[in-house]
Amino acid sequence: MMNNRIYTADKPFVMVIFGASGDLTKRKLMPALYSLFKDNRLPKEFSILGVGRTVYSDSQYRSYILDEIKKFIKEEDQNETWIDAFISHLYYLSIDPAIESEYGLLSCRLEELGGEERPDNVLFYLATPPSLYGVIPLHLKKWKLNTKNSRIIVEKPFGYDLESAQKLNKIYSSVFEERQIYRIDHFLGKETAQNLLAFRFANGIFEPLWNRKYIDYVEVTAVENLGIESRGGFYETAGALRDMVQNHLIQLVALTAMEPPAVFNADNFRNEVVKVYESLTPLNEVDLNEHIVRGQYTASNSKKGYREEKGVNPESRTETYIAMKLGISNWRWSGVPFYIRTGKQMPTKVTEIVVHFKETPHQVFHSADGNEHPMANKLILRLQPNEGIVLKFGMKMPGPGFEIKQVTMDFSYDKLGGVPSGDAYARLIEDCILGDATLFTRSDAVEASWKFFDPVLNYWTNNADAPLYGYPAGTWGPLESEAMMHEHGAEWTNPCKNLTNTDQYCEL
Ligand SMILES: NC(=O)C1=CN([C@@H]2O[C@H](COP(=O)(O)OP(=O)(O)OC[C@H]3O[C@@H](n4cnc5c(N)ncnc54)[C@H](OP(=O)(O)O)[C@@H]3O)[C@@H](O)[C@H]2O)C=CC1
Ligand SMILES: O=C1O[C@H](COP(=O)(O)O)[C@@H](O)[C@H](O)[C@H]1O
Repeated sequence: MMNNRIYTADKPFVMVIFGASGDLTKRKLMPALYSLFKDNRLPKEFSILGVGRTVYSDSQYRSYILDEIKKFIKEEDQNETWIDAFISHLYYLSIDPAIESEYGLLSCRLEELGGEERPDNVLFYLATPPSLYGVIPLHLKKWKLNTKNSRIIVEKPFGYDLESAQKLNKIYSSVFEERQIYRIDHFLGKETAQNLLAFRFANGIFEPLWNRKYIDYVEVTAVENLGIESRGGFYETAGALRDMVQNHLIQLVALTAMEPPAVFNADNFRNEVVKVYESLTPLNEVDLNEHIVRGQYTASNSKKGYREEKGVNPESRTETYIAMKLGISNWRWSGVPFYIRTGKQMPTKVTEIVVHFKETPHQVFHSADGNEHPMANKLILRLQPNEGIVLKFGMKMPGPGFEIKQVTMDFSYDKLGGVPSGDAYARLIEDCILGDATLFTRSDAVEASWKFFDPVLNYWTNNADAPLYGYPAGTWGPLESEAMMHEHGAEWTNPCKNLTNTDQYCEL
């Protein structure tokens, strides 16, 4: 990966964060920057300039971040001296980023931070509501802040649908070259997502099995045990499809399904991702009706229902859960279903990919657990928590006869010293500082993904009565998502086995 990096850590560097008073900045960006600083992985000379409408002086902003950062960095990483040293690199400028004329102040502030002249090695991070994503780059251009070595990181969601994503891409390409644009998808920054590539492409033994001949179906799950917390306003305009599926989940499908790139660099890797998106089998009427299940959490025990959350319409039909069956029309994957699901307020937080291998063509043994056949092999790639890889296979039970029991062989990241404490944001910000765009989404990938999912959004818009199933907060989602799998003789790996009261599930 090092050869993909084009900037050195010696050049003075300024990072400008738009939306610096917001949730993402305090919870993710500042802790990530602190962790890079503490590990000596930031350029020697650097400044971080927060920008927002909230009025702070530099010192007020420093004390605000000082208070907040301590809540979000791990205890073992808290070190007063380092934190104080980090905070001394922070500055703040109070402007409204929506107003072009105010960028003159930004230009002056950058000049001040650069010493004699305006610095060129500048990274703009857009941590604002998405409504500003199309506005800020144009204002930067007006004030000639889009210099040759500047870069811009844009948060997700990049667009609201295909048309808006295309418009945004046009705006960005009128201001920056593609090499300067970093569309962030923090799932790709996760160590364990990257490990999926290592697992597949650094080992010879799995590749021959990694195709339609041996794989029966694949599950991709990214569920959470929290609700939408304070993000009601945002979530109402997004829903699970835009918040998780169009970006994170499809990215995991791509990592699982892609061909090995000839060389691991930004162009080759991202070419292979786009090929997967372009091979997704377009959804037809049957898929839209039967292979997509959307749900919304309802109040249960002490947990609020989605419609009771702050900032949410009490009659909202926004989905907080979605399960889908996807197909990939290419030689490797034709006929292999990919089942994906995500949801808020599930029983646990887990992100994992389960690859189900086909059964042996002829069974000569019986399963010890009463099944007619021993169960098929499964490979579980666990991205979080308990990061690791588990292979399930049949072994003979000790004693007489030939009863087969499924056993596991597992690797845990702990054995390699655990997943590094710097999280996905640290990894991605560092890559951007050094000019490596490999783990960021390219314009054609964003558009290819929206192109695939647009029919779902249109279908929901045009069919107001398309089912939206309620599921009690703290459960595994609508039962219909199980039924969808049964068509293939399959079931979700973490099914709601212990559910006794199915009356709680109803159509909304
Ligand atoms: N929070 C998270 O965990 C995640 C967030 N994201 C994305 O990151 C971006 C930022 O998220 P988050 O920090 O939660 O957002 P916030 O709602 O906290 O907004 C960030 C800041 O933007 C400024 N802002 C808000 N509305 C406007 C407006 N109308 N005009 C100008 N400035 C405005 C506010 O600062 P001020 O009032 O000072 O101008 C606010 O503090 C979003 O696009 C979100 O989708 C992505 C993944 C996770
Ligand atoms: O981007 C998002 O991701 C988080 C889940 O990310 P994770 O790294 O904690 O698994 C999700 O909660 C949020 O709604 C979404 O915007």
